[in-house]
Amino acid sequence: MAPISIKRILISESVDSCCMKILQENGIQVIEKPNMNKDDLIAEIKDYDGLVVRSATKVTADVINAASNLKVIGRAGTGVDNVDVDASTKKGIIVMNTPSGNTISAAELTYTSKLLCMKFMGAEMYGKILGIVGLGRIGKEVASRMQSFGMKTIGYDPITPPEVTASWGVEQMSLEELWPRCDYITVHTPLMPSTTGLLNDATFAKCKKGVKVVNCARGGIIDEAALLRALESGQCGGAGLDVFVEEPPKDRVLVNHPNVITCPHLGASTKEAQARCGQDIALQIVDMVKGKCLVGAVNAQVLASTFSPESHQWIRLGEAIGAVLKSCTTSKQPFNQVQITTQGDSLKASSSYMTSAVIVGLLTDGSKSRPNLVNALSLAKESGITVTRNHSEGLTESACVVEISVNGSCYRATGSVQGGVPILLELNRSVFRQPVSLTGNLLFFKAASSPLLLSSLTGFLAKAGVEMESFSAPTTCIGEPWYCVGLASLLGDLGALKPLVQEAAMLSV
Ligand SMILES: NC(=O)c1ccc[n+]([C@@H]2O[C@H](COP(=O)([O-])OP(=O)(O)OC[C@H]3O[C@@H](n4cnc5c(N)ncnc54)[C@H](O)[C@@H]3O)[C@@H](O)[C@H]2O)c1
Ligand SMILES: O=C(O)[C@H](O)COP(=O)(O)O
Repeated sequence: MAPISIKRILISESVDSCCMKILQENGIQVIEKPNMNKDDLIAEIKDYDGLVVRSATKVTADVINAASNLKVIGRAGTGVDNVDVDASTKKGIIVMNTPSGNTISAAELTYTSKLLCMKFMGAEMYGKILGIVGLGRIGKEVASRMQSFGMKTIGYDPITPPEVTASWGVEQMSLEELWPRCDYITVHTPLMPSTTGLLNDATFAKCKKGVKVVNCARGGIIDEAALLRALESGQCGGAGLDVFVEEPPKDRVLVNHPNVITCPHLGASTKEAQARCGQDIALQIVDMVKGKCLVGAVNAQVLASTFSPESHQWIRLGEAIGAVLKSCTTSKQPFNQVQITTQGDSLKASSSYMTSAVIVGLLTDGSKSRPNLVNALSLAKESGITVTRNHSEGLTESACVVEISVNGSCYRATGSVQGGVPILLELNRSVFRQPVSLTGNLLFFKAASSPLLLSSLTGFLAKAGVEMESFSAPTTCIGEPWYCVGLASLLGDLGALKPLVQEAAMLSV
């Protein structure tokens, strides 16, 4: 990955002071401005390369679109539901979190809430059945703690395999089987369409009468209106809530309910959790800036395999091939299909970033959208471009072949990296005798082969006052041959070449 330059970071919430310290020690200027409203944040954000938040800052599409320099949003905590990750990805901004920093604190608050719920009913926990919906980091920690009180733990998670949860003493089953068996239910999922209202009128009705519920995950996983109805009818015997749909909740009816214990979203508010999250997010940003590794990214997974020095040259190659093909088809209609094929064992695991790199080269046009490896595929999709990629097994030479289709016509280029330099081996079926070094100012042109071509071109360039640095002719070709000339500077008027060539394109890479 090319180093990401982060000079200024805004911390918009109360994040442990170690975060600022670590960032500053690594040469990053940090400004703390807590309690900004949305308009303040929109006005402020344009001056920063990075933003560090907890859950209170709403990083909406408006904020992201106002952020002309932003490259990273660091969430010092777990949930990224306060960040518009799709809008960030489209803008090419990396979003990262620190998902394990506050796990223990959230688990401790969860079992405290359960213990307090017990008091309403004056019952023991020993021998009771706890249903855990969401068996990730926190769900697991809650299970082991509640087992120590003698509770039987059952659960449901669509991703964590039953054999894994069985090893932590949690028997998995469908939600339909789970609801009627539980004395207590605790939810530990992210908030997303499939988990919104998981506990609702219909599912409360399937539960044991008097079931007690805990939500220390996200407001809305337990439908608040349904919870109130269940509490009123006695179907739900008590609730422990750390989170609400609206925070702080303006509607106080649940907060004031005699059978509800509430906290104002305190699950991560311990000294230990804050120190871990603050340190983790700062170190993750520093490692990314230093080009060491990318940890905690919730988008931009493509970057994870771009930290080796070799990958940098291949990324440069992909971007350059994309730029060459784009230049050589500018006179035609916009392309709508791109196929990227990598070959050679060394590129086996690289087709994902090579694909994004080629798209960056194809889409870069100096406009505001600024393609990068993070947003390339979503920008291509938005532009109606179908991208396919594959890897050819069995070929030893590493290379990247790109084909683009424009109204049924196909343009293609093949490149590789030799001696650390990206090179073009072939363009539109013209295989170059001397591979073209993809650096500097390049003039590509298609012309009928003629013994006079080189001298005419030399004369033309001399007249234009532009020095020729290299000349690559094809050794074999199908159709009219393509040539490439390295130039000391770009030509002022490409149109003047018309008498000599059929098609021409110029670019700097
Ligand atoms: N109250 C707080 O202060 C606090 C602190 C930390 C985390 N949290 C929240 O707690 C939640 C859990 O955090 P985590 O670190 O354990 O996350 P995690 O990603 O480790 O675990 C979430 C689990 O939910 C599962 N899941 C997804 N969809 C599901 C569905 N439809 N039904 C059942 N399970 C489903 C996932 O497979 C995953 O195993 C998150 O919402 C997080 O934001 C709250
Ligand atoms: O998802 C989380 O990490 C928790 O909800 C904690 O949020 P906070 O950092 O705003 O306390």
